[in-house]
Amino acid sequence: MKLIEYPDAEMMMMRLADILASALKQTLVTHDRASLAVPGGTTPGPIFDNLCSVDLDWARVDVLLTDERWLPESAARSNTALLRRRLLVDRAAAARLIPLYADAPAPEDKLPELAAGLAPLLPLSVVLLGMGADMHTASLFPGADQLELALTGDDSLVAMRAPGAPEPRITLSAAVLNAAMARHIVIVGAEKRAALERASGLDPFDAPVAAVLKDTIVHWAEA
Ligand SMILES: O=C1O[C@H](COP(=O)(O)O)[C@@H](O)[C@H](O)[C@H]1O
Repeated sequence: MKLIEYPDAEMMMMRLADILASALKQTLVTHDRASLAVPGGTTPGPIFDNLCSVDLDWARVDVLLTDERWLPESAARSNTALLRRRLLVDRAAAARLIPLYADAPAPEDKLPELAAGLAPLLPLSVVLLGMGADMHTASLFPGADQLELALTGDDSLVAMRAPGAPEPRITLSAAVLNAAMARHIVIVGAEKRAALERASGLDPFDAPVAAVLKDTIVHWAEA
């Protein structure tokens, strides 16, 4: 893993938008389409605000989440709703959203359908991940019921329930995240920096982010 420190979070979010846009443009030189997987949660909104207005051929870009909370888009915690509000607007409105949620009581009900939508995109071009202070990334949570499958299995998508997550989740597996052509993690604040440094010496079953650190660029700024 390589860590880049920024003087402030605003600058980091702008720079990350540039980095993601450049990687997508580069992919589109040699491929018909490019894919971008992004986190939900509270951190990435300002990156989306910068990225959505970038001049690139968004009609050839597939956008998806690294993980989703099993909630309808009308819910405040829906990561898809965040994407629609802050990334899939302006020029980026031309991108195609690959859903990680469909209307059904549980993620297991829709896993095959959602995995079929994801399959043509693999390997992903660019992945941006977030991380919680508990060292979860995507929805690979410590103590989650399907963590072993998500860390060691071949499935692209895994349904997940975890003590640290208030609702069921669906997540890209470590196999999919690690196969991506480029991988970045964005974190803000001293607590997450300390957690990340701790995680790099731990087993992924205790610190799931450790499963995706190889060849990953971590971007960090003070809160
Ligand atoms: O629940 C989630 O949490 C992580 C971290 O979120 P943050 O609010 O601490 O930035 C996020 O990366 C993930 O995509 C999301 O579903």
